Amino acid sequence: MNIHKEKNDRKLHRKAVTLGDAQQALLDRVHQAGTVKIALADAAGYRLAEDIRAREAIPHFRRSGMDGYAIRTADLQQLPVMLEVIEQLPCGTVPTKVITPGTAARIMTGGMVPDGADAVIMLEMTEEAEQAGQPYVQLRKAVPVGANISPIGEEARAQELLLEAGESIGPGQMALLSALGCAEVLVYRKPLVAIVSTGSELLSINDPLEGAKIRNSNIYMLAAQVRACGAEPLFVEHIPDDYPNAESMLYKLLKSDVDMVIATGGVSVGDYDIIADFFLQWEGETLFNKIAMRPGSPTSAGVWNNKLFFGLSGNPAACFIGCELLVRPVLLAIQGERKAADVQAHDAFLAADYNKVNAYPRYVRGIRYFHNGLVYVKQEGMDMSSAMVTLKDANCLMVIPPTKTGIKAGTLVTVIPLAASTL
Ligand SMILES: Nc1nc2c(c(=O)[nH]1)N[C@H]1C(S)=C(S)[C@@H](COP(=O)(O)OP(=O)(O)OC[C@H]3O[C@@H](n4cnc5c(N)ncnc54)[C@H](O)[C@@H]3O)O[C@H]1N2
Ligand code: MOO
Ligand SMILES: [Mg+2]
Repeated sequence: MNIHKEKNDRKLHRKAVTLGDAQQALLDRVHQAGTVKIALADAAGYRLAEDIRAREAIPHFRRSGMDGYAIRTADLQQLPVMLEVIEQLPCGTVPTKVITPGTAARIMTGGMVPDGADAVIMLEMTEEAEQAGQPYVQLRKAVPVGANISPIGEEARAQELLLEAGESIGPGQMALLSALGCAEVLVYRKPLVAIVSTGSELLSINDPLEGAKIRNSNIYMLAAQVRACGAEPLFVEHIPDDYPNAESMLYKLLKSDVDMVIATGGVSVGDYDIIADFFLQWEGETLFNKIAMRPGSPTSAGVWNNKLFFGLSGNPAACFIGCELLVRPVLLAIQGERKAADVQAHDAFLAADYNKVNAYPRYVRGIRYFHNGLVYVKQEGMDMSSAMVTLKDANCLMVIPPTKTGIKAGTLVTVIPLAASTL
Protein backbone atom coordinates (compact mmCIF):
# COMPACT_ATOMS: atom_id res chain seq x y z
CA MET A 1 0.00 0.00 0.00
CA ASN A 2 1.12 3.50 -0.81
CA ILE A 3 2.53 5.09 2.37
CA HIS A 4 0.72 8.38 1.81
CA LYS A 5 -2.61 6.56 1.46
CA GLU A 6 -1.97 4.44 4.55
CA LYS A 7 -1.24 7.55 6.61
CA ASN A 8 -4.36 9.25 5.31
CA ASP A 9 -6.52 6.24 6.17
CA ARG A 10 -5.16 6.25 9.71
CA LYS A 11 -5.81 9.96 9.98
CA LEU A 12 -9.40 9.47 8.80
CA HIS A 13 -10.24 6.45 10.94
CA ARG A 14 -9.99 7.62 14.46
CA LYS A 15 -11.77 6.12 17.43
CA ALA A 16 -13.68 8.68 19.48
CA VAL A 17 -13.41 8.47 23.26
CA THR A 18 -15.81 10.16 25.68
CA LEU A 19 -14.78 13.48 27.19
CA GLY A 20 -14.72 11.85 30.63
CA ASP A 21 -12.35 9.12 29.43
CA ALA A 22 -10.12 11.69 27.75
CA GLN A 23 -9.95 13.77 30.94
CA GLN A 24 -9.21 10.69 33.04
CA ALA A 25 -6.47 9.52 30.66
CA LEU A 26 -4.81 12.91 31.10
CA LEU A 27 -5.26 13.06 34.87
CA ASP A 28 -3.70 9.58 35.15
CA ARG A 29 -0.54 11.05 33.65
CA VAL A 30 -0.29 14.19 35.72
CA HIS A 31 2.87 14.83 37.70
CA GLN A 32 2.55 17.60 40.21
CA ALA A 33 4.72 20.64 39.66
CA GLY A 34 7.65 21.06 42.04
CA THR A 35 7.19 23.18 45.11
CA VAL A 36 8.86 26.40 46.11
CA LYS A 37 8.90 28.54 49.26
CA ILE A 38 7.87 32.10 48.54
CA ALA A 39 7.24 35.26 50.54
CA LEU A 40 3.60 35.57 51.55
CA ALA A 41 3.41 38.97 49.85
CA ASP A 42 3.96 37.22 46.49
CA ALA A 43 1.69 34.24 47.14
CA ALA A 44 -1.71 35.37 45.85
CA GLY A 45 -2.71 33.22 42.87
CA TYR A 46 -0.45 30.30 43.79
CA ARG A 47 -1.69 27.03 45.26
CA LEU A 48 -0.57 25.83 48.66
CA ALA A 49 1.69 22.79 48.75
CA GLU A 50 1.33 22.32 52.52
CA ASP A 51 -1.51 22.00 55.00
CA ILE A 52 -1.76 24.97 57.32
CA ARG A 53 -2.82 24.61 60.95
CA ALA A 54 -3.45 27.43 63.39
CA ARG A 55 -0.28 27.85 65.44
CA GLU A 56 -2.29 29.71 68.09
CA ALA A 57 -6.01 30.15 68.64
CA ILE A 58 -7.73 33.02 66.83
CA PRO A 59 -8.23 35.22 68.74
CA HIS A 60 -5.61 34.23 71.30
CA PHE A 61 -7.06 36.49 74.01
CA ARG A 62 -10.60 37.51 75.01
CA ARG A 63 -11.22 40.35 72.57
CA SER A 64 -13.61 43.25 72.90
CA GLY A 65 -15.92 43.77 69.92
CA MET A 66 -16.87 47.33 70.89
CA ASP A 67 -15.51 50.56 72.30
CA GLY A 68 -17.02 50.79 75.79
CA TYR A 69 -16.51 49.32 79.25
CA ALA A 70 -15.52 45.86 80.42
CA ILE A 71 -17.85 45.04 83.29
CA ARG A 72 -19.25 42.25 85.48
CA THR A 73 -22.87 41.50 84.54
CA ALA A 74 -23.51 40.63 88.22
CA ASP A 75 -23.09 44.37 88.94
CA LEU A 76 -26.04 45.22 86.67
CA GLN A 77 -28.79 43.60 88.73
CA GLN A 78 -29.94 46.94 90.17
CA LEU A 79 -30.04 49.77 87.64
CA PRO A 80 -28.87 52.41 87.24
CA VAL A 81 -25.47 51.58 88.71
CA MET A 82 -22.20 53.51 89.09
CA LEU A 83 -18.96 51.59 88.55
CA GLU A 84 -15.47 52.87 89.27
CA VAL A 85 -13.27 52.92 86.14
CA ILE A 86 -10.01 51.39 87.29
CA GLU A 87 -8.08 51.13 84.01
CA GLN A 88 -7.88 52.39 80.41
CA LEU A 89 -7.35 49.61 77.82
CA PRO A 90 -6.37 50.73 74.35
CA CYS A 91 -5.81 47.98 71.73
CA GLY A 92 -2.58 46.11 72.24
CA THR A 93 -2.49 46.70 76.02
CA VAL A 94 -2.46 43.86 78.52
CA PRO A 95 -4.72 44.65 81.52
CA THR A 96 -2.93 44.97 84.83
CA LYS A 97 -6.05 44.90 87.01
CA VAL A 98 -8.84 42.41 87.65
CA ILE A 99 -12.43 43.67 87.45
CA THR A 100 -13.88 43.21 90.92
CA PRO A 101 -17.43 44.01 92.14
CA GLY A 102 -18.23 47.69 91.56
CA THR A 103 -15.45 48.30 89.02
CA ALA A 104 -15.09 48.55 85.26
CA ALA A 105 -12.34 49.23 82.68
CA ARG A 106 -12.59 51.54 79.68
CA ILE A 107 -11.79 49.33 76.65
CA MET A 108 -11.46 49.80 72.90
CA THR A 109 -12.58 47.56 70.02
CA GLY A 110 -9.96 44.81 69.66
CA GLY A 111 -8.67 45.33 73.21
CA MET A 112 -7.91 42.51 75.67
CA VAL A 113 -10.80 42.01 78.10
CA PRO A 114 -9.51 41.98 81.68
CA ASP A 115 -10.00 39.02 84.00
CA GLY A 116 -13.12 39.32 86.14
CA ALA A 117 -15.12 41.03 83.35
CA ASP A 118 -17.78 38.90 81.62
CA ALA A 119 -19.22 41.48 79.18
CA VAL A 120 -18.42 44.68 77.34
CA ILE A 121 -21.05 47.37 77.28
CA MET A 122 -20.91 49.74 74.32
CA LEU A 123 -20.00 53.35 74.91
CA GLU A 124 -23.35 54.66 73.63
CA MET A 125 -25.16 52.85 76.48
CA THR A 126 -23.08 54.55 79.20
CA GLU A 127 -22.53 57.93 80.80
CA GLU A 128 -19.19 59.13 82.09
CA ALA A 129 -19.23 60.33 85.70
CA GLU A 130 -16.84 61.30 88.48
CA GLN A 131 -16.89 60.73 92.25
CA ALA A 132 -14.26 62.21 94.57
CA GLY A 133 -11.97 62.89 91.60
CA GLN A 134 -12.18 59.27 90.43
CA PRO A 135 -13.60 58.35 87.00
CA TYR A 136 -16.90 56.47 87.15
CA VAL A 137 -19.34 55.18 84.58
CA GLN A 138 -23.09 55.06 84.98
CA LEU A 139 -25.02 52.22 83.39
CA ARG A 140 -28.78 52.16 82.84
CA LYS A 141 -29.26 48.92 80.91
CA ALA A 142 -28.26 45.32 81.48
CA VAL A 143 -26.33 43.22 78.96
CA PRO A 144 -26.08 39.42 78.86
CA VAL A 145 -23.02 37.48 79.94
CA GLY A 146 -20.50 37.36 77.08
CA ALA A 147 -21.88 40.45 75.32
CA ASN A 148 -19.34 41.94 72.87
CA ILE A 149 -16.57 39.54 73.87
CA SER A 150 -14.98 37.18 71.36
CA PRO A 151 -13.83 34.19 73.40
CA ILE A 152 -10.39 32.67 72.83
CA GLY A 153 -10.53 30.41 69.76
CA GLU A 154 -13.86 31.83 68.54
CA GLU A 155 -12.58 31.75 64.94
CA ALA A 156 -10.12 28.88 65.18
CA ARG A 157 -8.75 26.60 67.84
CA ALA A 158 -5.00 26.11 68.25
CA GLN A 159 -3.79 23.31 65.93
CA GLU A 160 -7.00 23.37 63.90
CA LEU A 161 -6.50 22.56 60.19
CA LEU A 162 -7.38 25.78 58.38
CA LEU A 163 -6.02 25.45 54.82
CA GLU A 164 -5.27 22.37 52.77
CA ALA A 165 -2.56 21.72 50.19
CA GLY A 166 -3.92 22.38 46.71
CA GLU A 167 -6.03 25.30 47.82
CA SER A 168 -5.69 28.46 45.77
CA ILE A 169 -4.42 31.48 47.68
CA GLY A 170 -6.93 34.32 47.40
CA PRO A 171 -7.65 37.35 49.58
CA GLY A 172 -9.18 35.31 52.44
CA GLN A 173 -6.23 32.91 52.49
CA MET A 174 -3.82 35.87 52.47
CA ALA A 175 -5.58 37.36 55.51
CA LEU A 176 -5.46 34.06 57.38
CA LEU A 177 -1.86 33.20 56.49
CA SER A 178 -0.65 36.61 57.59
CA ALA A 179 -2.67 36.43 60.83
CA LEU A 180 -0.99 33.07 61.50
CA GLY A 181 2.45 34.56 60.92
CA CYS A 182 3.26 32.49 57.83
CA ALA A 183 5.80 34.93 56.38
CA GLU A 184 6.76 32.29 53.80
CA VAL A 185 4.56 29.60 52.33
CA LEU A 186 5.28 26.43 50.40
CA VAL A 187 3.41 26.58 47.08
CA TYR A 188 3.33 24.68 43.82
CA ARG A 189 5.50 26.26 41.16
CA LYS A 190 3.38 27.78 38.40
CA PRO A 191 3.48 25.29 35.52
CA LEU A 192 5.21 26.71 32.44
CA VAL A 193 3.14 26.03 29.34
CA ALA A 194 4.56 26.44 25.84
CA ILE A 195 1.89 27.61 23.42
CA VAL A 196 2.64 27.06 19.76
CA SER A 197 0.57 27.93 16.71
CA THR A 198 0.75 26.10 13.41
CA GLY A 199 -0.43 27.03 9.94
CA SER A 200 1.07 28.91 7.02
CA GLU A 201 -1.98 31.19 6.81
CA LEU A 202 -1.18 32.95 10.06
CA LEU A 203 0.13 36.49 10.32
CA SER A 204 1.54 38.11 13.41
CA ILE A 205 -0.70 40.60 15.20
CA ASN A 206 1.56 43.41 13.93
CA ASP A 207 1.01 42.51 10.27
CA PRO A 208 -1.56 44.10 7.92
CA LEU A 209 -4.04 41.62 6.45
CA GLU A 210 -3.16 40.24 3.05
CA GLY A 211 -4.80 37.77 0.66
CA ALA A 212 -6.22 34.73 2.43
CA LYS A 213 -4.15 35.16 5.57
CA ILE A 214 -5.48 35.92 9.04
CA ARG A 215 -3.86 37.08 12.25
CA ASN A 216 -2.81 34.57 14.86
CA SER A 217 -5.36 34.96 17.67
CA ASN A 218 -5.47 31.53 19.30
CA ILE A 219 -2.16 31.85 21.11
CA TYR A 220 -3.24 35.04 22.88
CA MET A 221 -6.58 33.50 23.79
CA LEU A 222 -4.85 30.38 25.12
CA ALA A 223 -2.34 32.42 27.10
CA ALA A 224 -5.22 34.16 28.92
CA GLN A 225 -6.91 30.81 29.60
CA VAL A 226 -3.69 29.27 30.89
CA ARG A 227 -3.16 32.28 33.18
CA ALA A 228 -6.71 31.93 34.50
CA CYS A 229 -5.68 28.41 35.59
CA GLY A 230 -2.73 29.79 37.57
CA ALA A 231 -0.10 28.71 35.04
CA GLU A 232 2.50 30.69 33.11
CA PRO A 233 2.18 30.78 29.31
CA LEU A 234 5.28 30.88 27.10
CA PHE A 235 4.98 32.03 23.48
CA VAL A 236 7.33 30.11 21.21
CA GLU A 237 8.25 30.23 17.53
CA HIS A 238 5.32 29.71 15.16
CA ILE A 239 5.41 26.45 13.17
CA PRO A 240 4.58 26.67 9.46
CA ASP A 241 2.91 23.74 7.65
CA ASP A 242 6.12 22.04 6.53
CA TYR A 243 6.35 18.58 8.03
CA PRO A 244 10.04 17.73 8.51
CA ASN A 245 10.73 21.18 9.85
CA ALA A 246 7.63 21.07 12.08
CA GLU A 247 8.64 17.71 13.52
CA SER A 248 12.07 18.91 14.60
CA MET A 249 10.56 22.09 16.06
CA LEU A 250 8.05 20.03 18.06
CA TYR A 251 10.74 17.73 19.48
CA LYS A 252 12.82 20.75 20.40
CA LEU A 253 9.83 22.13 22.28
CA LEU A 254 9.09 18.84 24.03
CA LYS A 255 12.73 18.63 25.13
CA SER A 256 12.70 22.21 26.41
CA ASP A 257 12.28 23.12 30.04
CA VAL A 258 8.49 23.48 30.05
CA ASP A 259 5.85 21.49 31.93
CA MET A 260 3.48 21.10 29.00
CA VAL A 261 3.20 21.91 25.29
CA ILE A 262 -0.04 23.08 23.69
CA ALA A 263 -0.21 23.27 19.90
CA THR A 264 -3.16 24.77 18.09
CA GLY A 265 -4.23 23.98 14.53
CA GLY A 266 -3.48 21.13 12.17
CA VAL A 267 -5.20 18.31 14.07
CA SER A 268 -7.85 17.35 11.55
CA VAL A 269 -7.66 15.35 8.32
CA GLY A 270 -6.47 18.07 5.92
CA ASP A 271 -3.40 17.65 3.73
CA TYR A 272 -1.46 20.19 5.80
CA ASP A 273 -2.67 19.09 9.21
CA ILE A 274 0.84 18.51 10.51
CA ILE A 275 0.00 17.96 14.16
CA ALA A 276 -2.23 15.02 13.19
CA ASP A 277 0.72 13.70 11.12
CA PHE A 278 3.03 14.15 14.10
CA PHE A 279 0.71 12.12 16.36
CA LEU A 280 0.74 9.31 13.77
CA GLN A 281 4.49 8.86 13.83
CA TRP A 282 5.97 10.45 16.95
CA GLU A 283 7.93 8.63 19.65
CA GLY A 284 5.39 9.56 22.29
CA GLU A 285 2.25 7.76 23.41
CA THR A 286 -0.98 9.08 21.93
CA LEU A 287 -3.74 9.09 24.56
CA PHE A 288 -6.57 10.03 22.18
CA ASN A 289 -7.01 11.72 18.82
CA LYS A 290 -10.76 12.11 18.70
CA ILE A 291 -13.34 12.98 21.35
CA ALA A 292 -17.08 12.42 21.15
CA MET A 293 -17.89 16.10 21.55
CA ARG A 294 -18.59 19.19 19.50
CA PRO A 295 -16.77 21.39 18.88
CA GLY A 296 -13.24 20.12 19.20
CA SER A 297 -13.78 16.53 18.12
CA PRO A 298 -10.27 16.21 16.58
CA THR A 299 -8.63 17.38 19.84
CA SER A 300 -5.65 15.11 20.48
CA ALA A 301 -3.20 14.59 23.32
CA GLY A 302 -0.31 12.37 24.27
CA VAL A 303 2.71 11.98 26.50
CA TRP A 304 6.35 12.21 25.54
CA ASN A 305 8.85 11.47 28.31
CA ASN A 306 6.28 12.26 31.02
CA LYS A 307 5.43 15.57 29.33
CA LEU A 308 1.89 16.17 28.15
CA PHE A 309 1.41 17.38 24.59
CA PHE A 310 -1.94 18.77 23.46
CA GLY A 311 -3.04 19.18 19.87
CA LEU A 312 -5.97 21.58 20.11
CA SER A 313 -8.05 22.43 17.10
CA GLY A 314 -7.21 25.51 15.03
CA ASN A 315 -10.81 26.69 14.85
CA PRO A 316 -10.87 29.38 17.56
CA ALA A 317 -13.94 28.22 19.48
CA ALA A 318 -12.93 24.56 19.31
CA CYS A 319 -9.47 25.55 20.55
CA PHE A 320 -10.99 27.57 23.40
CA ILE A 321 -13.29 24.76 24.47
CA GLY A 322 -10.54 22.14 24.19
CA CYS A 323 -8.46 24.23 26.57
CA GLU A 324 -11.31 24.71 29.07
CA LEU A 325 -12.35 21.06 29.10
CA LEU A 326 -9.02 19.26 28.79
CA VAL A 327 -6.08 21.53 29.59
CA ARG A 328 -7.67 23.27 32.57
CA PRO A 329 -8.30 20.18 34.75
CA VAL A 330 -4.74 19.07 34.08
CA LEU A 331 -3.26 22.45 35.01
CA LEU A 332 -5.25 22.46 38.23
CA ALA A 333 -4.20 18.91 39.08
CA ILE A 334 -0.53 19.74 38.39
CA GLN A 335 -0.89 22.47 41.01
CA GLY A 336 -2.31 20.08 43.56
CA GLU A 337 -6.05 20.73 43.17
CA ARG A 338 -7.64 17.65 44.71
CA LYS A 339 -11.20 18.13 43.60
CA ALA A 340 -12.66 16.45 40.52
CA ALA A 341 -12.23 18.15 37.16
CA ASP A 342 -15.89 19.04 36.82
CA VAL A 343 -16.42 20.09 40.44
CA GLN A 344 -17.74 23.44 39.34
CA ALA A 345 -20.37 22.10 36.95
CA HIS A 346 -23.93 22.75 38.02
CA ASP A 347 -27.47 22.68 36.65
CA ALA A 348 -29.26 25.63 35.10
CA PHE A 349 -32.57 26.09 33.32
CA LEU A 350 -32.30 26.43 29.56
CA ALA A 351 -33.72 29.91 28.80
CA ALA A 352 -34.77 29.18 25.20
CA ASP A 353 -35.41 26.12 23.03
CA TYR A 354 -32.22 24.58 21.63
CA ASN A 355 -33.06 23.23 18.21
CA LYS A 356 -29.80 21.98 16.76
CA VAL A 357 -29.65 18.22 16.26
CA ASN A 358 -26.58 16.62 17.85
CA ALA A 359 -24.95 13.24 17.50
CA TYR A 360 -22.30 14.12 20.12
CA PRO A 361 -22.62 16.13 23.34
CA ARG A 362 -22.24 19.78 22.38
CA TYR A 363 -20.46 22.36 24.54
CA VAL A 364 -22.18 25.59 23.65
CA ARG A 365 -20.77 28.93 24.76
CA GLY A 366 -23.38 30.45 27.02
CA ILE A 367 -24.29 33.10 29.51
CA ARG A 368 -25.57 31.96 32.86
CA TYR A 369 -27.50 34.43 34.92
CA PHE A 370 -29.76 34.65 37.93
CA HIS A 371 -33.44 35.47 37.73
CA ASN A 372 -35.85 35.30 40.67
CA GLY A 373 -33.31 33.24 42.56
CA LEU A 374 -32.93 30.61 39.84
CA VAL A 375 -29.98 30.05 37.50
CA TYR A 376 -30.69 30.20 33.77
CA VAL A 377 -28.43 29.73 30.79
CA LYS A 378 -28.79 31.06 27.29
CA GLN A 379 -26.73 30.60 24.19
CA GLU A 380 -24.32 33.46 23.47
CA GLY A 381 -24.88 34.29 19.79
CA MET A 382 -23.03 32.51 17.00
CA ASP A 383 -21.81 29.10 18.05
CA MET A 384 -19.81 27.86 15.07
CA SER A 385 -16.46 26.40 15.86
CA SER A 386 -14.87 28.95 13.51
CA ALA A 387 -16.55 31.97 15.17
CA MET A 388 -14.49 33.80 17.77
CA VAL A 389 -16.41 37.05 18.21
CA THR A 390 -18.93 35.55 20.63
CA LEU A 391 -16.31 34.04 22.95
CA LYS A 392 -15.75 37.33 24.77
CA ASP A 393 -19.23 37.40 26.30
CA ALA A 394 -19.59 33.75 27.29
CA ASN A 395 -19.23 32.94 30.98
CA CYS A 396 -19.92 29.22 30.75
CA LEU A 397 -20.28 26.25 28.48
CA MET A 398 -23.72 24.71 28.43
CA VAL A 399 -23.73 21.00 27.87
CA ILE A 400 -26.30 19.87 25.31
CA PRO A 401 -26.59 16.07 25.33
CA PRO A 402 -26.97 14.17 22.05
CA THR A 403 -30.48 14.83 20.75
CA LYS A 404 -32.53 14.12 17.62
CA THR A 405 -35.30 16.59 18.48
CA GLY A 406 -33.63 19.49 20.24
CA ILE A 407 -34.16 20.52 23.88
CA LYS A 408 -37.03 22.58 25.22
CA ALA A 409 -36.72 25.79 27.22
CA GLY A 410 -37.05 25.10 30.95
CA THR A 411 -35.08 21.82 30.79
CA LEU A 412 -32.27 21.54 33.32
CA VAL A 413 -28.89 21.32 31.60
CA THR A 414 -25.37 21.14 32.98
CA VAL A 415 -23.24 24.27 32.76
CA ILE A 416 -19.51 24.53 33.24
CA PRO A 417 -18.30 27.98 34.34
CA LEU A 418 -15.28 29.19 32.38
CA ALA A 419 -11.96 29.46 34.21
CA ALA A 420 -11.93 33.21 33.69
CA SER A 421 -15.61 33.69 34.58
CA THR A 422 -16.33 35.85 37.57
CA LEU A 423 -20.05 34.98 37.94
N1 LIG B 1 -13.00 16.75 6.03
C1 LIG B 1 -13.01 17.18 7.29
N2 LIG B 1 -12.71 18.45 7.53
C2 LIG B 1 -12.71 18.89 8.79
C3 LIG B 1 -13.05 18.00 9.84
C4 LIG B 1 -13.34 16.66 9.54
O1 LIG B 1 -13.63 15.84 10.44
N3 LIG B 1 -13.29 16.29 8.26
N4 LIG B 1 -13.08 18.48 11.12
C5 LIG B 1 -13.44 19.87 11.23
C6 LIG B 1 -13.34 20.24 12.59
S1 LIG B 1 -14.53 19.62 13.60
C7 LIG B 1 -12.42 21.12 13.03
S2 LIG B 1 -12.50 21.70 14.64
C8 LIG B 1 -11.35 21.63 12.20
C9 LIG B 1 -10.01 21.41 12.88
O2 LIG B 1 -9.07 22.07 12.19
P1 LIG B 1 -7.54 21.93 12.52
O3 LIG B 1 -7.31 21.70 13.94
O4 LIG B 1 -6.93 20.99 11.58
O5 LIG B 1 -7.01 23.42 12.29
P2 LIG B 1 -6.51 24.11 10.95
O6 LIG B 1 -6.88 23.32 9.79
O7 LIG B 1 -5.08 24.45 11.15
O8 LIG B 1 -7.32 25.45 11.02
C10 LIG B 1 -8.73 25.48 11.09
C11 LIG B 1 -9.18 26.93 11.09
O9 LIG B 1 -8.65 27.61 12.21
C12 LIG B 1 -7.88 28.72 11.82
N5 LIG B 1 -6.73 28.85 12.77
C13 LIG B 1 -5.77 27.93 12.94
N6 LIG B 1 -4.87 28.39 13.85
C14 LIG B 1 -5.29 29.60 14.22
C15 LIG B 1 -4.76 30.57 15.11
N7 LIG B 1 -3.61 30.33 15.81
N8 LIG B 1 -5.45 31.71 15.30
C16 LIG B 1 -6.60 31.93 14.60
N9 LIG B 1 -7.14 31.05 13.75
C17 LIG B 1 -6.49 29.90 13.55
C18 LIG B 1 -7.42 28.38 10.47
O10 LIG B 1 -7.00 29.50 9.73
C19 LIG B 1 -8.64 27.69 9.90
O11 LIG B 1 -9.59 28.64 9.50
O12 LIG B 1 -11.30 20.95 10.97
C20 LIG B 1 -12.59 20.78 10.34
N10 LIG B 1 -12.40 20.19 9.09
O1 MOO C 1 -15.45 19.77 16.24
MO1 MOO C 1 -14.91 21.04 15.23
O2 MOO C 1 -14.11 21.52 16.59
O3 MOO C 1 -16.63 21.36 15.37
O4 MOO C 1 -15.33 22.50 14.64
MG1 LIG D 1 -7.06 21.44 9.43
